[in-house]
Amino acid sequence: MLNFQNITSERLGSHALDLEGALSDHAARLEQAQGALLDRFRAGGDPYLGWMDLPRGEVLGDVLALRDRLAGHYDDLIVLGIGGSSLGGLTLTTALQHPFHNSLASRPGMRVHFIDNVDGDVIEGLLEVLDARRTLVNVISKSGTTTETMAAYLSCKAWLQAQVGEKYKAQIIATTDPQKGILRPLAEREGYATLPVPPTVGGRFSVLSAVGLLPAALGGIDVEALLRGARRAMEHFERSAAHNEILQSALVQHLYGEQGKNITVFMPYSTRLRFLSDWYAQLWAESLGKNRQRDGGSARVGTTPVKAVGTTDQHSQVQLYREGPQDKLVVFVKVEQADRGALIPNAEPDENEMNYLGNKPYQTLMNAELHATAYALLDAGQPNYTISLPRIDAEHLGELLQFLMLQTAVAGELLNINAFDQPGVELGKVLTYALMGRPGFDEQRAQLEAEGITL
Ligand SMILES: O=P(O)(O)OC[C@H]1O[C@H](O)[C@H](O)[C@@H](O)[C@@H]1O
Repeated sequence: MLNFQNITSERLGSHALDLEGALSDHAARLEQAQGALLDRFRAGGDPYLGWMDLPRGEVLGDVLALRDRLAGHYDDLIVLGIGGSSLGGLTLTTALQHPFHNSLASRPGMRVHFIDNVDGDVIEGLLEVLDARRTLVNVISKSGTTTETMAAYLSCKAWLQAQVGEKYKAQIIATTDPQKGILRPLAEREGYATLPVPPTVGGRFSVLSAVGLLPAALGGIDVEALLRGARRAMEHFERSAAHNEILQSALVQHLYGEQGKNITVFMPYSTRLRFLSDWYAQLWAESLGKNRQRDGGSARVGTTPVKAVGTTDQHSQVQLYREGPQDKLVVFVKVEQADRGALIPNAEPDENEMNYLGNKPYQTLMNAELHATAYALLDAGQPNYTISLPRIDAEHLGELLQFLMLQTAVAGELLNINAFDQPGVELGKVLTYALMGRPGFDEQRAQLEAEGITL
């Protein structure tokens, strides 16, 4: 079970947020936000809330059937995707697979590689070292049109065709919209196995759809446990505000945002959760960074997420947080128990200044540094709160992911915006098409050239 701890202190002075007081002042608003989301979800057919139904695992049977058919026949999986089509799977496999296993024998699943950029050196470098006969490719795109993903698809398809001939069709799986986009008809024409990205599930909310579940399942992760944990977060979300840490943490984020804490630092104290920060940055930025049009006026809203990892980024970012502008809220993620219980060895006699570390669990040091940093930031007037999870396993990670998606949705309600669209990303795509000479974008290309912007 996750728990949320809002550490506050008189050292925050006027910034201090008394959670009890805030909850009593804002309970009605919070429960209105909760009710609005639950009512829309329960009514069914909402164009944006399909992600709240994912913990039920409607696609699980198809994912497991594909895994069972393919497992053992392949050693490597290349996932082609970007944004929400990549970050969820990357978070799951980094957190839940063995961090360094290379030998197949000691690993239940495939090695999973992510191509999430048009970096030709990386794409060709990966293809150079993999055995095409033993490699699967999962091309993932909700829209089925994303330039970066489709370019990488063309490279992987050509590579497979050159190495395995017509068998390439059995080694490519497409995860995409059931009807729309280029990828769906292409996959059907080629005879690829396909899985759906439900139209009512946005990319940044799709980690518990086939988008994240298939790479995780092929990587040997217990996807049923992932969904079990996500269901626990959904049950948690039904509680009243006084017992609902999803609502409470959304309120803390909202109120500090209103105080002018315009930066949200997301800092899990775990190397295995480092890509959770990347996933959260997209979830938070794309959901809440909006130009709100209300009552004839407009307002640009949303706090800026900063990706961080503890303890590592104590040594890169904390100087700014301690002495720089007091415009930050830091969200820590604490892992109570490590998987292995690794101990720091005792120091040698001539290393006695390190005796204080001897024979202590690494996790004790990790969490001592989290608490030390949390209080050092409070001392600097930077508020923070901590989400704790008992350990990093599929069930608790599934719960945390759904917790953060629900928290973001509530934050969107409190900001009175649509947290589920991303109109702001379209212009960049159109201008890319123009610069790359895609037919139908000549006017935009001329506009760019008039501005002196050419390739
Ligand atoms: O899954 P796709 O349709 O390929 O989209 C991949 C990503 O790119 C889009 O531009 C959006 O900003 C993201 O929300 C999305 O996750």
